[in-house]
Amino acid sequence: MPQTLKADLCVIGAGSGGLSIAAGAAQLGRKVILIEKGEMGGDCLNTGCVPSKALIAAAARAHAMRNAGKYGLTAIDPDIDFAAVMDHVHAAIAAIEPNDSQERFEKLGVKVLREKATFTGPRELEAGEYNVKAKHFVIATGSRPFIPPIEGFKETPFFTNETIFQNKARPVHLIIIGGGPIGVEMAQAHRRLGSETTLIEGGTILNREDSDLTSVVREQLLSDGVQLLEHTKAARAEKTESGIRITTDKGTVDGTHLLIAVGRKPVVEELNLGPAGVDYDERGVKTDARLRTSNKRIYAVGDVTGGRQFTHVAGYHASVVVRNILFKMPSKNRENFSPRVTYCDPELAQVGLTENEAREKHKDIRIATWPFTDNDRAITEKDTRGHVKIITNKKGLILGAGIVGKEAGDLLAPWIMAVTEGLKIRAFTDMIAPYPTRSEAGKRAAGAWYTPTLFSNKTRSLVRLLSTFD
Ligand SMILES: Cc1cc2nc3c(=O)[nH]c(=O)nc-3n(C[C@H](O)[C@H](O)[C@H](O)COP(=O)(O)OP(=O)(O)OC[C@H]3O[C@@H](n4cnc5c(N)ncnc54)[C@H](O)[C@@H]3O)c2cc1C
Ligand SMILES: NC(=O)c1ccc[n+]([C@@H]2O[C@H](COP(=O)([O-])OP(=O)(O)OC[C@H]3O[C@@H](n4cnc5c(N)ncnc54)[C@H](O)[C@@H]3O)[C@@H](O)[C@H]2O)c1
Repeated sequence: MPQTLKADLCVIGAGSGGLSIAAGAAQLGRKVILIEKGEMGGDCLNTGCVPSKALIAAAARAHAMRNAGKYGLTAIDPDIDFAAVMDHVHAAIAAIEPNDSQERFEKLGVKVLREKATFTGPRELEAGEYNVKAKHFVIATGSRPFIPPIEGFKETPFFTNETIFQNKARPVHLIIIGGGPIGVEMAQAHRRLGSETTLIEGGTILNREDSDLTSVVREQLLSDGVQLLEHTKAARAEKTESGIRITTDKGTVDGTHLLIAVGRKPVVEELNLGPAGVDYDERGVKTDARLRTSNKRIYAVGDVTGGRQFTHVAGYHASVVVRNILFKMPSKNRENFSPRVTYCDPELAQVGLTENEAREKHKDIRIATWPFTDNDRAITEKDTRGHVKIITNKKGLILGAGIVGKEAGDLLAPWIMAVTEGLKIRAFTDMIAPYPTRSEAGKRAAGAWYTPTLFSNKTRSLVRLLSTFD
């Protein structure tokens, strides 16, 4: 006989989205049940952001050692103990883990069930031996790698993000299918850690981004020695005596290992959403602007909604849901203001509209850029790759910003604020940026926006007129 548990809020999935909601609601005194069938922390902690960024950190050190010569230091090709690198990756996970742990959530007063949740009705579900009834539910079950129906995949061994961070032996030649953020980050990291790497991409790498930004990344990948096959579609996979063979529309590629990174699919199958009255399709659970599903007592957040698939978006969704359910404030999802960063080197960061998107949506836009070749900090660091690019309407309202360059993700912060708060470019010309920092490039881009008007004939005439008062 199942035991019945009652709660104000039942959250399914203890990843970035679910954890944020559970923590918030419990600290606000609500009775919360959190159900997780796998690891606490979800994709980001265990198989996504954290391990990938830790691997990238090790790869960056190897790259710096090989390229130390330009600073007058002895360049060395480091010995790479791949298993030790993976130990470092798992140490990073272990260091962050307590924050997402069952113990921490129980201390906050959350009842944590390590079970698979399956709806049995519009207001109840089953989780192991429990029958859970709640006033509200939140589906935060995330996404998993999409495996395309390519001939031979079933018989060919391959990694996905769920398995690659368990790999302790350096791949001799890693073939990666998919040139999105996962493919690009992993291709560069593995290459710098000593693997041969071939990246196969059906279109162009990082195709959501403007081409002037991605071309800087492409140049670095090629210089790292990543074999980049763009406009090339993987059509067949097979296991050979020496490893893996991928047949594309342009020929064959032989390697020893394979990583598939061609996008994600929502985790919905096991939820039994039919009896719950929750609509979904292959993109994910359908939600309205307040993140309510077709059953108004059930919300959905994070990757499972099929929107922007980032940890910070899942966290942001959580705040929207907390406002709606707990504060009864009709709060809308504005995830189109959310930034994204690909943590390759150089990083590529974007917020708001790209130039391509802005040209589609607005009649008259203006673009202002500033290159890191003209930034003193970048020059002192001998790393002048990339530029800052600001997209505005004709009145100077900031519609978007893209940065490619060292630490672009961190440099994006003021531009995220600008897009979110609806600031005009003027705000950045008034700002005093510390010297010498890369943030000056943003201010200089803002200054460049005014250059055509500042040095126009009209302004020159005005200055000439004013000089008569000298
Ligand atoms: C390799 C990689 C690198 C990434 N890097 C970044 C990055 O640098 N920055 C960034 O912002 N984003 C990054 N992401 C994306 C980020 O990991 C996701 O957007 C984020 O984890 C989504 O959080 P979520 O809460 O929606 O889902 P998840 O974190 O996937 O959590 C969902 C949880 O629900 C559980 N679950 C599913 N079904 C059930 C069920 N029926 N019952 C109980 N539990 C269930 C799952 O076990 C899982 O733990 C990366 C992703 C990958 C794959
Ligand atoms: N830094 C970050 O924030 C970060 C890092 C990794 C992942 N993520 C998240 O995870 C999501 C998934 O990333 P992803 O890289 O798996 O997917 P993606 O959808 O971003 O990119 C997949 C790529 O695979 C290509 N592709 C598909 N089928 C192909 C085929 N048969 N042959 C060759 N190429 C093919 C597509 O053209 C596409 O460019 C991202 O969209 C992002 O939201 C974020």
